[in-house]
Amino acid sequence: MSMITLSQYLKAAEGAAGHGRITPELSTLIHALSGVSQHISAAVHKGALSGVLGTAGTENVQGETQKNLDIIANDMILVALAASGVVAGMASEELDDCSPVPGHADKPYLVLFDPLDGSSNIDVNVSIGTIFSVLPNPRTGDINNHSFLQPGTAQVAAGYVVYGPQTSLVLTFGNGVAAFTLDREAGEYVLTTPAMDIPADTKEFAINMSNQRHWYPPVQKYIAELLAGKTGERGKDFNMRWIASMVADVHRVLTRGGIFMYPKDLRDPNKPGKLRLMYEANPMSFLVEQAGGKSFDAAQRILDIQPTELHQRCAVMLGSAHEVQRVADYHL
Ligand SMILES: O=P(O)(O)OC[C@H]1O[C@](O)(COP(=O)(O)O)[C@@H](O)[C@@H]1O
Ligand SMILES: [Mg+2]
Ligand SMILES: [Mg+2]
Repeated sequence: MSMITLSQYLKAAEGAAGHGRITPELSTLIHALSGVSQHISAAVHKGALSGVLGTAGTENVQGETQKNLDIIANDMILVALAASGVVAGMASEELDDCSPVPGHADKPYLVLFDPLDGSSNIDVNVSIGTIFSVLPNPRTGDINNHSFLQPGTAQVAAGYVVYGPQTSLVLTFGNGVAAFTLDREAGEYVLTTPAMDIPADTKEFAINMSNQRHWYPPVQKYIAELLAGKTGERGKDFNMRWIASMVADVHRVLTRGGIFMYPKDLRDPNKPGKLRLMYEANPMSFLVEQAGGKSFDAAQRILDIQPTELHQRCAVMLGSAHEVQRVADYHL
Protein backbone atom coordinates (compact mmCIF):
# COMPACT_ATOMS: atom_id res chain seq x y z
CA MET A 1 0.00 0.00 0.00
CA SER A 2 1.50 3.34 -1.00
CA MET A 3 1.28 5.85 1.83
CA ILE A 4 0.05 9.39 1.28
CA THR A 5 1.14 11.79 3.99
CA LEU A 6 -0.83 14.87 4.98
CA SER A 7 1.88 17.03 3.34
CA GLN A 8 1.51 15.15 0.06
CA TYR A 9 -2.27 15.36 0.29
CA LEU A 10 -2.16 19.12 0.84
CA LYS A 11 0.34 19.58 -2.05
CA ALA A 12 -2.01 17.67 -4.34
CA ALA A 13 -4.96 19.81 -3.18
CA GLU A 14 -2.96 22.98 -3.91
CA GLY A 15 -2.38 21.72 -7.45
CA ALA A 16 -5.90 20.35 -8.00
CA ALA A 17 -8.25 21.77 -10.61
CA GLY A 18 -11.64 23.30 -9.80
CA HIS A 19 -13.57 22.63 -6.60
CA GLY A 20 -10.90 20.52 -4.86
CA ARG A 21 -8.24 23.24 -5.06
CA ILE A 22 -6.95 24.93 -1.91
CA THR A 23 -4.70 27.97 -1.58
CA PRO A 24 -1.08 27.60 -0.43
CA GLU A 25 -2.05 29.77 2.59
CA LEU A 26 -4.78 27.31 3.61
CA SER A 27 -2.29 24.49 3.24
CA THR A 28 0.11 26.39 5.55
CA LEU A 29 -2.68 26.82 8.10
CA ILE A 30 -3.52 23.10 8.12
CA HIS A 31 0.19 22.31 8.48
CA ALA A 32 0.30 24.56 11.55
CA LEU A 33 -2.74 22.81 13.07
CA SER A 34 -1.28 19.41 12.26
CA GLY A 35 1.99 20.33 13.99
CA VAL A 36 0.41 21.66 17.17
CA SER A 37 -2.04 18.75 17.37
CA GLN A 38 0.94 16.37 17.44
CA HIS A 39 2.30 18.22 20.46
CA ILE A 40 -1.10 18.07 22.18
CA SER A 41 -1.34 14.38 21.29
CA ALA A 42 2.08 13.73 22.83
CA ALA A 43 1.04 15.50 26.05
CA VAL A 44 -2.27 13.60 26.19
CA HIS A 45 -0.44 10.32 25.54
CA LYS A 46 1.86 10.90 28.51
CA GLY A 47 -1.07 11.89 30.73
CA ALA A 48 -0.11 12.20 34.38
CA LEU A 49 3.56 11.90 33.37
CA SER A 50 3.35 15.19 31.44
CA GLY A 51 1.61 17.12 34.22
CA VAL A 52 -1.35 18.12 32.01
CA LEU A 53 -4.15 16.47 34.01
CA GLY A 54 -6.25 18.11 36.69
CA THR A 55 -8.29 21.27 37.10
CA ALA A 56 -6.94 24.78 36.63
CA GLY A 57 -9.28 26.36 39.20
CA THR A 58 -10.53 28.99 36.73
CA GLU A 59 -13.73 29.37 34.69
CA ASN A 60 -14.16 30.16 31.00
CA VAL A 61 -16.67 32.63 29.52
CA GLN A 62 -19.44 30.02 29.72
CA GLY A 63 -18.88 29.55 33.45
CA GLU A 64 -17.35 26.10 32.99
CA THR A 65 -14.43 24.99 35.13
CA GLN A 66 -11.27 24.90 33.04
CA LYS A 67 -9.01 21.87 33.08
CA ASN A 68 -5.26 22.34 32.85
CA LEU A 69 -5.29 20.74 29.41
CA ASP A 70 -8.02 23.16 28.19
CA ILE A 71 -5.67 26.05 28.88
CA ILE A 72 -2.47 24.36 27.70
CA ALA A 73 -4.02 23.27 24.38
CA ASN A 74 -5.59 26.70 23.90
CA ASP A 75 -2.26 28.49 24.38
CA MET A 76 -0.42 26.08 22.10
CA ILE A 77 -2.92 26.57 19.26
CA LEU A 78 -2.92 30.37 19.64
CA VAL A 79 0.87 30.47 19.34
CA ALA A 80 1.05 28.03 16.41
CA LEU A 81 -1.64 29.76 14.35
CA ALA A 82 -0.27 33.25 15.02
CA ALA A 83 3.14 32.02 13.85
CA SER A 84 1.67 30.51 10.67
CA GLY A 85 1.57 33.97 9.07
CA VAL A 86 -1.76 33.33 7.31
CA VAL A 87 -4.22 33.92 10.17
CA ALA A 88 -5.70 37.35 10.94
CA GLY A 89 -7.48 36.35 14.14
CA MET A 90 -8.68 33.49 16.30
CA ALA A 91 -11.61 32.75 18.57
CA SER A 92 -11.75 29.94 21.08
CA GLU A 93 -14.07 28.34 23.61
CA GLU A 94 -11.56 29.37 26.25
CA LEU A 95 -11.35 33.09 25.34
CA ASP A 96 -14.05 35.66 26.17
CA ASP A 97 -13.34 37.64 22.99
CA CYS A 98 -11.48 36.98 19.79
CA SER A 99 -7.71 37.25 19.61
CA PRO A 100 -6.56 39.33 16.60
CA VAL A 101 -3.01 38.58 15.43
CA PRO A 102 -1.16 41.91 15.74
CA GLY A 103 -0.17 43.36 12.37
CA HIS A 104 -1.96 40.56 10.47
CA ALA A 105 -5.42 42.09 9.94
CA ASP A 106 -5.05 41.61 6.17
CA LYS A 107 -4.18 37.88 6.31
CA PRO A 108 -6.69 35.61 4.57
CA TYR A 109 -8.14 33.44 7.37
CA LEU A 110 -9.93 33.46 10.70
CA VAL A 111 -9.92 30.31 12.83
CA LEU A 112 -12.35 29.27 15.56
CA PHE A 113 -11.56 26.30 17.75
CA ASP A 114 -12.50 24.18 20.71
CA PRO A 115 -8.96 23.42 21.88
CA LEU A 116 -9.97 20.48 24.05
CA ASP A 117 -13.35 18.89 23.54
CA GLY A 118 -14.64 16.40 26.08
CA SER A 119 -13.00 17.99 29.12
CA SER A 120 -14.84 15.68 31.50
CA ASN A 121 -12.94 12.76 29.94
CA ILE A 122 -9.38 14.10 30.24
CA ASP A 123 -8.64 12.73 33.69
CA VAL A 124 -10.31 9.36 33.12
CA ASN A 125 -8.30 8.35 30.03
CA VAL A 126 -11.18 8.48 27.55
CA SER A 127 -10.99 9.97 24.03
CA ILE A 128 -10.89 13.76 23.72
CA GLY A 129 -10.18 16.08 20.81
CA THR A 130 -9.61 19.45 19.16
CA ILE A 131 -12.23 20.93 16.78
CA PHE A 132 -11.54 23.76 14.30
CA SER A 133 -13.39 25.90 11.77
CA VAL A 134 -11.68 28.11 9.16
CA LEU A 135 -13.48 31.18 7.81
CA PRO A 136 -12.40 33.74 5.23
CA ASN A 137 -11.26 37.08 6.64
CA PRO A 138 -13.97 39.53 5.52
CA ARG A 139 -11.23 42.21 5.44
CA THR A 140 -13.43 44.98 6.79
CA GLY A 141 -10.63 46.62 8.79
CA ASP A 142 -9.58 45.59 12.28
CA ILE A 143 -10.48 42.09 13.44
CA ASN A 144 -13.17 42.01 16.13
CA ASN A 145 -15.81 39.54 17.32
CA HIS A 146 -18.11 40.68 14.53
CA SER A 147 -15.61 39.53 11.85
CA PHE A 148 -16.31 35.93 12.92
CA LEU A 149 -20.12 36.08 12.75
CA GLN A 150 -20.44 34.23 9.44
CA PRO A 151 -22.75 31.28 8.82
CA GLY A 152 -21.31 27.76 8.63
CA THR A 153 -21.77 27.77 4.86
CA ALA A 154 -18.89 30.29 4.69
CA GLN A 155 -16.36 27.83 6.13
CA VAL A 156 -13.45 27.08 3.78
CA ALA A 157 -12.19 24.20 5.90
CA ALA A 158 -13.13 22.37 9.08
CA GLY A 159 -11.91 19.39 10.98
CA TYR A 160 -10.99 17.78 14.24
CA VAL A 161 -8.29 15.73 15.84
CA VAL A 162 -9.37 12.90 18.12
CA TYR A 163 -6.85 11.81 20.75
CA GLY A 164 -7.99 8.24 21.28
CA PRO A 165 -6.39 4.82 21.00
CA GLN A 166 -5.09 6.35 17.76
CA THR A 167 -4.71 10.06 17.05
CA SER A 168 -6.75 10.84 13.92
CA LEU A 169 -7.11 14.05 11.93
CA VAL A 170 -10.34 14.39 9.97
CA LEU A 171 -10.55 17.18 7.44
CA THR A 172 -12.79 18.78 4.84
CA PHE A 173 -12.26 21.60 2.37
CA GLY A 174 -15.81 21.24 1.03
CA ASN A 175 -14.87 18.45 -1.33
CA GLY A 176 -15.48 15.30 0.75
CA VAL A 177 -13.93 14.22 4.04
CA ALA A 178 -10.52 12.59 4.48
CA ALA A 179 -9.19 10.91 7.63
CA PHE A 180 -5.52 10.65 8.57
CA THR A 181 -3.86 8.59 11.29
CA LEU A 182 -0.86 9.92 13.19
CA ASP A 183 2.31 7.89 12.72
CA ARG A 184 3.97 8.90 15.97
CA GLU A 185 7.42 7.55 15.06
CA ALA A 186 7.45 9.28 11.67
CA GLY A 187 5.94 12.45 13.15
CA GLU A 188 3.33 12.81 10.41
CA TYR A 189 -0.27 12.08 9.57
CA VAL A 190 -0.95 9.43 6.94
CA LEU A 191 -4.11 9.24 4.83
CA THR A 192 -6.08 6.21 5.99
CA THR A 193 -9.65 6.92 4.77
CA PRO A 194 -9.74 9.06 1.60
CA ALA A 195 -13.54 9.51 1.53
CA MET A 196 -15.59 9.09 4.70
CA ASP A 197 -19.15 8.15 3.93
CA ILE A 198 -22.01 8.06 6.47
CA PRO A 199 -24.63 5.41 5.65
CA ALA A 200 -28.14 6.90 5.37
CA ASP A 201 -29.59 4.26 7.72
CA THR A 202 -28.36 3.21 11.13
CA LYS A 203 -29.21 1.21 14.25
CA GLU A 204 -27.16 3.34 16.64
CA PHE A 205 -28.00 6.56 18.46
CA ALA A 206 -26.14 8.86 20.85
CA ILE A 207 -27.88 11.12 23.36
CA ASN A 208 -27.41 11.89 27.04
CA MET A 209 -30.40 9.92 28.38
CA SER A 210 -30.11 11.50 31.83
CA ASN A 211 -31.74 14.63 30.34
CA GLN A 212 -34.79 12.73 29.10
CA ARG A 213 -37.31 14.37 31.44
CA HIS A 214 -36.31 17.82 30.11
CA TRP A 215 -36.69 17.12 26.37
CA TYR A 216 -39.35 18.68 24.13
CA PRO A 217 -42.08 16.36 22.71
CA PRO A 218 -40.49 15.76 19.24
CA VAL A 219 -37.30 14.37 20.82
CA GLN A 220 -39.34 12.36 23.38
CA LYS A 221 -41.34 10.80 20.55
CA TYR A 222 -38.29 9.98 18.43
CA ILE A 223 -36.23 8.40 21.21
CA ALA A 224 -39.25 6.45 22.52
CA GLU A 225 -39.58 4.92 19.05
CA LEU A 226 -35.94 3.84 19.06
CA LEU A 227 -36.19 2.38 22.56
CA ALA A 228 -39.30 0.38 21.58
CA GLY A 229 -37.06 -1.68 19.28
CA LYS A 230 -38.23 -4.63 17.18
CA THR A 231 -41.75 -4.74 18.52
CA GLY A 232 -42.27 -0.97 18.16
CA GLU A 233 -43.16 0.99 15.04
CA ARG A 234 -39.57 1.06 13.78
CA GLY A 235 -39.48 -2.74 13.71
CA LYS A 236 -35.80 -2.97 14.63
CA ASP A 237 -33.58 -2.76 17.70
CA PHE A 238 -31.33 0.26 18.18
CA ASN A 239 -28.16 0.34 20.24
CA MET A 240 -26.93 3.37 22.20
CA ARG A 241 -23.46 4.92 22.70
CA TRP A 242 -22.54 8.11 24.60
CA ILE A 243 -18.87 8.93 25.06
CA ALA A 244 -19.52 12.53 26.22
CA SER A 245 -16.79 13.88 23.97
CA MET A 246 -18.56 15.28 20.91
CA VAL A 247 -15.43 14.75 18.89
CA ALA A 248 -15.34 11.02 19.69
CA ASP A 249 -19.09 10.54 19.27
CA VAL A 250 -19.05 12.30 15.89
CA HIS A 251 -15.97 10.34 14.84
CA ARG A 252 -17.95 7.14 15.42
CA VAL A 253 -20.84 8.52 13.36
CA LEU A 254 -18.48 9.45 10.50
CA THR A 255 -16.83 6.03 10.69
CA ARG A 256 -19.84 3.69 10.85
CA GLY A 257 -22.99 5.82 10.86
CA GLY A 258 -25.41 6.73 13.63
CA ILE A 259 -27.33 9.73 14.90
CA PHE A 260 -25.85 12.10 17.49
CA MET A 261 -28.16 14.47 19.36
CA TYR A 262 -27.74 17.21 21.91
CA PRO A 263 -31.20 18.80 21.84
CA LYS A 264 -32.25 22.01 23.50
CA ASP A 265 -34.55 21.32 26.42
CA LEU A 266 -36.99 22.87 28.86
CA ARG A 267 -34.51 23.76 31.60
CA ASP A 268 -33.31 27.22 30.58
CA PRO A 269 -34.94 29.11 27.70
CA ASN A 270 -31.82 31.29 27.41
CA LYS A 271 -29.67 28.22 26.79
CA PRO A 272 -30.68 26.72 23.45
CA GLY A 273 -28.77 23.48 23.80
CA LYS A 274 -25.34 22.81 25.26
CA LEU A 275 -23.03 22.75 22.27
CA ARG A 276 -21.49 25.87 20.76
CA LEU A 277 -22.42 26.81 17.20
CA MET A 278 -19.22 28.40 15.93
CA TYR A 279 -16.56 25.91 17.04
CA GLU A 280 -18.50 22.71 17.70
CA ALA A 281 -21.72 22.49 15.68
CA ASN A 282 -20.59 24.30 12.50
CA PRO A 283 -17.35 22.43 11.83
CA MET A 284 -18.95 19.07 12.69
CA SER A 285 -21.96 19.87 10.49
CA PHE A 286 -19.69 20.76 7.57
CA LEU A 287 -17.87 17.42 7.95
CA VAL A 288 -21.09 15.43 8.33
CA GLU A 289 -22.71 16.99 5.26
CA GLN A 290 -19.54 16.45 3.24
CA ALA A 291 -19.68 12.77 4.22
CA GLY A 292 -23.27 12.47 2.98
CA GLY A 293 -25.05 12.97 6.32
CA LYS A 294 -27.39 15.69 7.60
CA SER A 295 -27.22 18.20 10.41
CA PHE A 296 -30.08 20.23 11.89
CA ASP A 297 -30.63 22.22 15.08
CA ALA A 298 -34.34 21.47 15.42
CA ALA A 299 -35.72 21.73 11.90
CA GLN A 300 -33.18 24.18 10.45
CA ARG A 301 -29.93 23.28 8.73
CA ILE A 302 -27.17 24.24 11.19
CA LEU A 303 -24.87 25.59 8.46
CA ASP A 304 -27.53 28.18 7.50
CA ILE A 305 -27.77 29.74 10.99
CA GLN A 306 -26.68 33.39 10.98
CA PRO A 307 -24.65 33.73 14.19
CA THR A 308 -25.16 36.73 16.44
CA GLU A 309 -22.63 35.88 19.17
CA LEU A 310 -19.23 34.20 19.24
CA HIS A 311 -20.20 31.74 21.96
CA GLN A 312 -23.83 31.11 21.05
CA ARG A 313 -25.24 27.65 21.60
CA CYS A 314 -27.53 25.58 19.44
CA ALA A 315 -29.29 22.25 19.45
CA VAL A 316 -27.56 19.56 17.40
CA MET A 317 -28.95 16.51 15.60
CA LEU A 318 -26.51 15.07 13.06
CA GLY A 319 -25.47 11.93 11.27
CA SER A 320 -27.21 9.30 9.13
CA ALA A 321 -29.45 11.18 6.71
CA HIS A 322 -32.69 9.21 7.06
CA GLU A 323 -32.67 9.31 10.88
CA VAL A 324 -31.82 13.03 11.09
CA GLN A 325 -34.54 13.80 8.55
CA ARG A 326 -37.07 11.75 10.54
CA VAL A 327 -36.49 13.57 13.82
CA ALA A 328 -36.33 16.92 12.00
CA ASP A 329 -39.75 16.17 10.49
CA TYR A 330 -41.14 15.64 14.01
CA HIS A 331 -40.18 19.27 14.74
CA LEU A 332 -42.17 20.72 11.82
O1 LIG B 1 -21.78 15.94 30.06
P1 LIG B 1 -22.77 15.85 28.95
O2 LIG B 1 -24.03 16.61 29.19
O3 LIG B 1 -23.02 14.44 28.48
O4 LIG B 1 -22.11 16.64 27.71
C1 LIG B 1 -21.20 16.09 26.86
C2 LIG B 1 -20.92 17.11 25.80
O5 LIG B 1 -20.21 18.20 26.38
C3 LIG B 1 -19.02 18.45 25.69
O6 LIG B 1 -18.00 17.83 26.41
C4 LIG B 1 -18.70 19.91 25.61
O7 LIG B 1 -17.39 20.16 25.16
P2 LIG B 1 -16.20 20.80 26.08
O8 LIG B 1 -15.51 19.72 26.83
O9 LIG B 1 -15.33 21.40 25.01
O10 LIG B 1 -16.84 21.85 26.96
C5 LIG B 1 -19.20 17.74 24.34
O11 LIG B 1 -18.00 17.30 23.82
C6 LIG B 1 -20.08 16.56 24.70
O12 LIG B 1 -20.88 16.11 23.65
MG1 LIG C 1 -16.42 20.97 23.26
MG1 LIG D 1 -13.52 22.42 25.08
